[in-house]
Amino acid sequence: MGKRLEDGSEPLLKEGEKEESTLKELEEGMVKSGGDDTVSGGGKGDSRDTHVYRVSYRRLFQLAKPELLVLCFAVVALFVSAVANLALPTFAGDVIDAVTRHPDTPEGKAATYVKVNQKLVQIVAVVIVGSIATSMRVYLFTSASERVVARLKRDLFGSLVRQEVAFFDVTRTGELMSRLSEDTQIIKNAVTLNLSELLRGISTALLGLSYMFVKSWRLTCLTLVIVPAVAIGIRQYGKYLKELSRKTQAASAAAAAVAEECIGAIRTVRAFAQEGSESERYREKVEVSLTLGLHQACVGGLFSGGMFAAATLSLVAVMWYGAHLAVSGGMSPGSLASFIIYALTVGFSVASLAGIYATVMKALGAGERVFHLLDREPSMVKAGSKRPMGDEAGGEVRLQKVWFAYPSRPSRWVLKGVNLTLLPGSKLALVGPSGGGKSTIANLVERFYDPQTGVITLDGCPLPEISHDYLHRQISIVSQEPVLFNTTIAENIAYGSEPSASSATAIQLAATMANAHEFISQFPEGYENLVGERGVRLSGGQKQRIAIARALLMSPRVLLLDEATSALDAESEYLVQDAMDRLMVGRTTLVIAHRLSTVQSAHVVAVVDKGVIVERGSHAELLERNGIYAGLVRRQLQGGTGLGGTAQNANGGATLGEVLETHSAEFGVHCITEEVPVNNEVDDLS
Ligand SMILES: Nc1ncnc2c1ncn2[C@@H]1O[C@H](COP(=O)(O)OP(=O)(O)OP(=O)(O)O)[C@@H](O)[C@H]1O
Repeated sequence: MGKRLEDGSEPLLKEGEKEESTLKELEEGMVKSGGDDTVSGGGKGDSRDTHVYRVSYRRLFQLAKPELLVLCFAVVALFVSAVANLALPTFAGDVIDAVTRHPDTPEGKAATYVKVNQKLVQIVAVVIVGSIATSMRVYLFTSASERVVARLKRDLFGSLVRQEVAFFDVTRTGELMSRLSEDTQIIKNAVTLNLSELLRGISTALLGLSYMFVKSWRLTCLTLVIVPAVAIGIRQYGKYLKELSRKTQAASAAAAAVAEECIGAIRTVRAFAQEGSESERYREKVEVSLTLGLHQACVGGLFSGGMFAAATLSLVAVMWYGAHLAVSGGMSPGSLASFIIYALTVGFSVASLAGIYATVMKALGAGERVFHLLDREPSMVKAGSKRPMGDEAGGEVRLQKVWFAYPSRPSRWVLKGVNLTLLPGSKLALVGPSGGGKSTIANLVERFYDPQTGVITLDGCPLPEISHDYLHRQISIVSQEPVLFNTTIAENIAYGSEPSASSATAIQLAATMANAHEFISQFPEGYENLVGERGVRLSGGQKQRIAIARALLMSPRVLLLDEATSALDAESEYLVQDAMDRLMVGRTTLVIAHRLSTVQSAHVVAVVDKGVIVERGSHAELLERNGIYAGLVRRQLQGGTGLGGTAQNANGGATLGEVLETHSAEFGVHCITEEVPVNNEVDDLS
């Protein structure tokens, strides 16, 4: 049996006897020639992001399925308006025939006036019906398209926020914003408004053609001679546009990403006077989409000109042959006039169909990107439904043989066979050089990522089996730079808590315990004060205390604390530390420690370097063992500060981690690899 800790509790470290050999096995089995930290095939790259995602027309138009009923009414309105519009040339032809072919007598003229008036009344009636139908058509299609885009945006956003954290490590925010705004807009236009135009164009063209056949089948055949050429032109143009649209949208997303990044970091940009170079970077990206846009404009212009020439030339042929027919008596002048109007109408409809086809092609390009995201399944194992902790105190966290590489850098192991156990209600402090893997351990316990091998359990249950909501109510993280939302202080404190647990009194109590009530009360609107984007209107210490109040209200069993390395003033640091101490009472706490006072009060201190726990034990035990940690503390003592002092005080502003890093050669930290016989220490403890 190993020792018990000084406070009488069981030691928190329960490393297996075989830690060293297991580590070696894993190293041998998983690490290839690329050096100690390289992984062969351990990570999950997102290969799906690289290939082109194909989308069919059907998939695009299925977006409008929930609006089917509205669209049916819209289609009826559309046919009514199309018929009304197409009836007009016939009436016009009748009027022309009436005035050109009447007997030249007073009775004949009177009869013609009556006939013309009757026709005009009919025309007005048709116009009224047509106008009402047109209004209905526009309203119904537009409202349906607004609903389609709103639903698409909601679904897309829902899919985005469900993606695993690693996805956001490799995807730029600006690009996602561009998908949400620009691409959805393009799709919206295609699926409903264009559907309206498409149906209108087709129905007008077909009805117009029928009228034309009735008037003269010979002239109609002549008109149709150009159709194959036009169809080929439209098809080629559509293909070109689809490809171009994909490129243009990608370029515009890249520009949006630069803008987002720069505006998000405007203080850094200002501090380094980089406004000019950032503008230049943005200009370059915009230039790419401009070039593509200009290409599109050029080809679009040529296409429109070609279409106009084809339509006009066919009309010239129609006029020539129509005049011949009218002169030879094969056709009345009125019929010829109506025929020409029909031919023009059909021509316009076909031209509009070409435009619609182009927009649909663009939408297919945009759809490829949107549906790719919409259909993307998070690569992490879906959370289960277990709720391991009952009402009784629990909160044991265990990491067993955890090997981990970030998916965005799958070739490099960040954690190499880490074993850690945090008993319920205990405090474990992680210390070590920067980049050693301390935050990574916290990220894994929070289940932002899953380890490639090994298992992390909460009260004996592997994290992936635990209900997502439950897990994140039991485990809270308070980071160095807490992120607040651009809303009121009260809402920020209540973020994530059950509405029933976040009454104004509960929020105030949590804020008081977090030493935040006083400064909040000094704001003009108190708890209703807005904090600004990412909490920009608050100081660092204030933000931390709001985050602590948030965690207090949440009342998790397990706390992950990342102590701030940034120097707060003495008063602020005292307030934050005091609030943190209160927050930790009775909870299992994993703290990434930067202060000596924190490590002193921890049940166990673990020194993490290059992904390995190189030393562990209580502060007192580690001092007694006279190893790396003891060397660090000795160094600090030589610096003239007592054990109660902070690392910052003792080392002229350096944090504990920095001290370790600075003196690591001296303490042998960097020389210590997985092969260090940590088992001896484990034996001592267990
Ligand atoms: N999201 C990420 N994607 C890829 N690599 C990462 C990511 N986050 C951290 N790393 C890498 O993982 C290693 C461990 O980082 P980690 O943040 O855990 O170190 P740390 O010990 O907490 O350092 P510090 O004390 O400076 O915060 C580093 O090499 C870092 O570059």
